[in-house]
Amino acid sequence: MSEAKRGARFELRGLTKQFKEKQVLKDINLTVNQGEFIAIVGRSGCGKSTLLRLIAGLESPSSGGIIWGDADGQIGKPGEHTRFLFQEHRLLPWKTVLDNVRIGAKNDRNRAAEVLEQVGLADRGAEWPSVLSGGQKQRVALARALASRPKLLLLDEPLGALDALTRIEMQQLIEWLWQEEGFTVILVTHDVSEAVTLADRVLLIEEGQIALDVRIELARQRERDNGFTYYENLVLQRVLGKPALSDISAAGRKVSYSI
Ligand SMILES: Nc1ncnc2c1ncn2[C@@H]1O[C@H](COP(=O)(O)OP(=O)(O)OP(=O)(O)O)[C@@H](O)[C@H]1O
Repeated sequence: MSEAKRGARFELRGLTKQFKEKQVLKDINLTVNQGEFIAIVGRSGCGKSTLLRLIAGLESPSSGGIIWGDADGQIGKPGEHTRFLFQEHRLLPWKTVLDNVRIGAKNDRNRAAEVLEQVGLADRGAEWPSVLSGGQKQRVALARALASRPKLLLLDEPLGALDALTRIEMQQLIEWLWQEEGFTVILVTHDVSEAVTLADRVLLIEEGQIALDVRIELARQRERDNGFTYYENLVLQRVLGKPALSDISAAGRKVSYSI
């Protein structure tokens, strides 16, 4: 890790969000520890993105709040140390790859080049985003997000549009960068396998509340073995109300489950 424990620590206290008469999140209480990797799963429309937007300060809670603090005491507004990555890369097409990353690096060319190297695209800086593959564009977006050394990375289905192999490569890259840099991650995903692969804790949101908060006690880098299946089933049983299927692919690997 480049600096000791840089991740954000924060507490959600009685967080509630209502859009007109619709109550989306009800009394959410959660402590997120420094450098923790948390995955949030749940059915479409259960409020996952709303929760991320509240944490990022892009929405205001109807009631309750967030208490920010790390080992050094309180830290500032979430926007100063938080970066978002979405399913769409949101790169500027009229800027080169390096210049896109420079935006995140507060114009520091050396830092932009450094983080571009970390995502394996050191030799592509002079090119336009349009000539890159979908996975490469998402790597650039990740580099831009990490260029300012955020304490908190919010990932809203960032791998949802990628093919299966590119997705696995991106998962490995995110895990490696997280281990190297020590930032805290909140990942929203529909893919329970992805959540169990990457997260220290998997949270399931149902009816506006945290219905499940499971600590994944598996060594990294995780294999899809019996232990992995146990956690996957734990989450899926709660969502589906019955044991998950036990499909085994031709290669003997469990298939990926989405909700
Ligand atoms: N700005 C808004 N105004 C009114 N309703 C909203 C607004 N933002 C979200 N909602 C509603 O809040 C609920 C939760 O939306 P949210 O996008 O957080 O769900 P989600 O779990 O992220 O869904 P998905 O998995 O489909 O992305 C939905 O019913 C949505 O229509």
